[in-house]
Amino acid sequence: MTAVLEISGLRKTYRSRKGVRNALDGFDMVVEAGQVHGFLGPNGSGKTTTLRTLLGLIRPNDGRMAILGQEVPRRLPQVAGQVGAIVESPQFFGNFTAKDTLSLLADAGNVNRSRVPAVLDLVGLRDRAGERVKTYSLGMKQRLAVASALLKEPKLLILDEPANGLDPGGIREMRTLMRDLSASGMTVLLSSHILGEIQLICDSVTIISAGRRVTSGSVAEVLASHTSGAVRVRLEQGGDLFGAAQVLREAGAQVTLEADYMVVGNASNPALITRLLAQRGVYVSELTPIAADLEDVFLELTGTAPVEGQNRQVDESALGAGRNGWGQ
Ligand SMILES: Nc1ncnc2c1ncn2[C@@H]1O[C@H](COP(=O)(O)OP(=O)(O)OP(=O)(O)O)[C@@H](O)[C@H]1O
Repeated sequence: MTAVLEISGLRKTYRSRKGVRNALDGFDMVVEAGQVHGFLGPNGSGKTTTLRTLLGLIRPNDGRMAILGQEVPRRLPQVAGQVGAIVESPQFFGNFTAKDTLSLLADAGNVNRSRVPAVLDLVGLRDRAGERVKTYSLGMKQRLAVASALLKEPKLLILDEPANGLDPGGIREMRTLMRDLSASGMTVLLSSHILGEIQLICDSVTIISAGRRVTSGSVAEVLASHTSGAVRVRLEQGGDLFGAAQVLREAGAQVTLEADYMVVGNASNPALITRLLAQRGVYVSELTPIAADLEDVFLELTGTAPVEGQNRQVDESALGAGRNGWGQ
């Protein structure tokens, strides 16, 4: 595979009256061609700074970046025509139709107007293209924004929180759109707080925390390298589930009772569960690790619960607040 985007050792320091803040502290990222790549991190971890630096809107203090094999920002003019980006929500004139809006943007970007119906088709707005933008739903406005970024037929599309504020229907439309764009050969870099969506849409991910990469790889690899730390425990027929839960809780386990099994949340030593229960004459018939999802991985690596739809919530990410295993 060929890398469409490569970042290594990126540093960005902001200075304010309160002192110096390392927004990016030697950050690395690689996005391979044809992938939908998720870019995840807690609020204030450096995602927007990375994307703005990549697009030449901010000057980094150090590091190397390349888009489509061209060093940026030095050779950004050579690749700019092949990159579409929505990093801040674009503002549209409410009284313009989608068709007028895109025609105007096509003219401004030296793109042939014949591209307008094609992008309207791509984002599923063709039937509503003659209506004024102020009558559009948020989801339609987001799709119009994506359409504007597609005018140049980019090879790389960069989207910062494209599903922000959308309802489940809008999120589903955005998911289909991302998949269609990827199927057409485009590489998509997607920053989002909606981890379930990232898990569904993306081929690969990079997780950033406090300005550094904490993990990256295909979604399957990242999930496989982490366990949720929880196990499902079933007892042999007739076993006293409630009593067994009590025994484990007294030993410090976090236990959630379900109808015919229990989940032990912090089971770093599953053998201890069987031993403790067997000592009381209770026997386990099933003890299964529960697979991690992206949210578990995110929480474990960043110590921060993701907050959907909240872009600028806090400045500092809480590092080092990982899970405490029970029975280690
Ligand atoms: N113009 C600025 N001046 C000073 N500090 C800044 C500036 N822009 C960003 N920062 C700080 O840099 C750090 C990284 O911010 P950034 O916006 O890149 O994070 P983010 O991951 O995009 O967050 P979010 O998910 O909330 O959008 C934060 O601590 C933020 O407060």
